[in-house]
Amino acid sequence: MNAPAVVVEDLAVRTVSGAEVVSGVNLVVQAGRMVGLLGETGAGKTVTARAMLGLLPRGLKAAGRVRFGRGQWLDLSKPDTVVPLLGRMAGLMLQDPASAFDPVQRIGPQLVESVVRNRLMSKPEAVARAEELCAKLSLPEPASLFRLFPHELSGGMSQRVALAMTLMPAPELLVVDEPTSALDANLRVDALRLLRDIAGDGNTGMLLISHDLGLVSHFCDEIGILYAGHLAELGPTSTVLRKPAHPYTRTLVSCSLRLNSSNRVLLPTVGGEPPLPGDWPSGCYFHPRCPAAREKCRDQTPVYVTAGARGAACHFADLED
Ligand SMILES: Nc1ncnc2c1ncn2[C@@H]1O[C@H](COP(=O)(O)OP(=O)(O)OP(=O)(O)O)[C@@H](O)[C@H]1O
Repeated sequence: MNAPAVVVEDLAVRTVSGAEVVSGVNLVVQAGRMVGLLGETGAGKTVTARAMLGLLPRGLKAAGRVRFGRGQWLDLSKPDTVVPLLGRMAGLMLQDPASAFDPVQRIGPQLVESVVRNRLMSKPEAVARAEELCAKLSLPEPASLFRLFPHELSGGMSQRVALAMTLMPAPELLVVDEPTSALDANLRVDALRLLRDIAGDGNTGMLLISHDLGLVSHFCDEIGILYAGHLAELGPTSTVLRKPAHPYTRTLVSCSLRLNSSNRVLLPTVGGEPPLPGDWPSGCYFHPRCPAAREKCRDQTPVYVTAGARGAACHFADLED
């Protein structure tokens, strides 16, 4: 059996002044599976993903540990030990595909050179891998594609080439941060289908970061819901949607069919504002907005409890299927 693509334990992020931004995140992405990480703006999705990859911006510090594939456990408070694995063990796809390219270099060398320079493949192996990915991602013939400059690619093609570049070294884990928000609705769905197909090959695990409950529900095997830097709930998509264990998830799911003008199912607005780091409420962080809050929720922080493949942080979570 494949090792998990990634295991993250007790991931936490603080600002340098000590304010907690993310805490207690435990996550496993199996090879061949797609896990969606959902949450409102500021919930900590990007910070969580970047902390896993040792890529936090200045001003934030991580704790916890991570393991990619069959590799060693790495201490997230020492990002210098994680970063060298990027590319080979884990890839990151950002919102803007163009940011992946060197604007003055043709596509062919950009696809091939980094893996050769990092001694992951010989040049003929890298060219063969690039050709294989072009075919898999329905890109134009390598002979013509490789001669193009990044500005000559359309939006959809740019996305696919950026994906090919990230997949060149066959990473165990691909983290995709709002992959398609810059694209129109059809291209978004196309890009997610591609990611689904890549994950379906069974070699790569995907962590998809999104606001879009509809897309995540459609494409991901599991959903993790972040609220105020904490995992509110995590479990198999079908179970979480059918029987959400956390009141926050229940609220999201119950109004998830609200469509916006481009027919995207976005994370619906829950009444009130999410709290900010450094200003977390007492007890359960969701209690000021929770329709089911009781006295205990105001005073006591719920422990994240698990049952089988699911877990939730609510005093009254019912994790029975
Ligand atoms: N460099 C930084 N220094 C201090 N705080 C930061 C820094 N970067 C992010 N934060 C804070 O971390 C919190 C989580 O941010 P993050 O970008 O992870 O949210 P998100 O869930 O990805 O939101 P969005 O969906 O809007 O991208 C926010 O409150 C943000 O202000």
